[in-house]
Amino acid sequence: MKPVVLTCGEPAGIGPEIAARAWARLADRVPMLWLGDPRHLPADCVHEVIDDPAQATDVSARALPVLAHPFAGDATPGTPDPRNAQGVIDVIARAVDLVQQGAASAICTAPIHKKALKDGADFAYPGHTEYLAALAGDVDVVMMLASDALRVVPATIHIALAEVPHALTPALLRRTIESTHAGLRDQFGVAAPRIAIAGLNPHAGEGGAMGTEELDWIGGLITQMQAEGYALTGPLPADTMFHAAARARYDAAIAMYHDQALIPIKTLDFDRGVNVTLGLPFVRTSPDHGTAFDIAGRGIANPSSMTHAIRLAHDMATR
Ligand SMILES: NC(=O)c1ccc[n+]([C@@H]2O[C@H](COP(=O)([O-])OP(=O)(O)OC[C@H]3O[C@@H](n4cnc5c(N)ncnc54)[C@H](O)[C@@H]3O)[C@@H](O)[C@H]2O)c1
Ligand SMILES: N[C@H](C(=O)O)[C@H](O)COP(=O)(O)O
Repeated sequence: MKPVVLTCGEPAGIGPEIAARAWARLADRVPMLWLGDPRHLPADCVHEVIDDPAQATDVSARALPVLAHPFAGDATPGTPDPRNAQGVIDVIARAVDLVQQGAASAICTAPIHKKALKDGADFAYPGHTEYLAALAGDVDVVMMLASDALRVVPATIHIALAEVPHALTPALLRRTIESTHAGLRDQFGVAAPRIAIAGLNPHAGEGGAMGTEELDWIGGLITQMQAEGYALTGPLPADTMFHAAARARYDAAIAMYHDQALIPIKTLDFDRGVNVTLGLPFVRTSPDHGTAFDIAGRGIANPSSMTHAIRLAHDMATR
């Protein structure tokens, strides 16, 4: 069985420590390998440097297999070293190569610090999602945050709130609905996906009194796609579509912007939420949190989301 490749993420963040602890929880079930500089792992991490990904499955049961990727700088918890920025980026690209060569089954990315990559290496992308889409050949992707409690997809992600109304177009929302529907069916085994769609404005525009996008085009697109066979509801007032009874009526929710999606899932299930990129030609997951510089290196970071992300990557890749 091929290993899940874990990218090291920002070495100054909690990525290395949660990877080490996630391995300890999964060693008997999920083969994995960690791609990074072994110097950045916690001192107590039981690990073994390998020189071929093929060795990972055997080693993974007794130690965290490490495929070394030397970095220029050490890892000072909470303080990213600009000399490491390019290495963080290169590790992501190398992980994609491994999965596309068939040497790994899936990718689970540890958190990156977007500003550190921009400052240190002029990283041209707002996050993993956009970078991975480019590496995969500029494919259309959506970012889903998934847990047992909720699956939610923001139609727009890493852009300023002021840019959202302009970025939201019928073509984008259609693509997001189509990708979410396909992902639920093909990656999550939902035979007849039900998708709830949030309005953009408060109270979904209140009949046009608080914005008109819902009347101008969102409602019409939903009606059109319902006629094409999609099981959609909306546009719904976002503040009443995430409580338990509302969530029981759909398999995934589509929100209009980043925080409209991520606040409910990180509130409901921060420790088990998993970031899944749908639309890539390979499986990629990530924990639902970031680099947590404020607690990095103290051994108190919760490895639960990372653990769920690795397990989901393995389960999706071996479905
Ligand atoms: N997938 C990713 O690469 C990813 C995801 C989210 C944020 N980020 C990036 O991380 C950086 C910091 O982002 P942020 O401060 O908004 O969010 P964050 O998730 O890093 O931290 C927010 C708060 O949650 C706490 N926290 C986060 N993960 C935790 C864990 N596993 N256990 C215990 N506490 C935890 C932190 O200590 C902090 O107080 C930013 O550059 C952001 O873009 C990256
Ligand atoms: N938007 C996600 C979150 O807040 O959890 C996170 O930044 C994911 O971004 P990536 O594209 O780097 O996975």
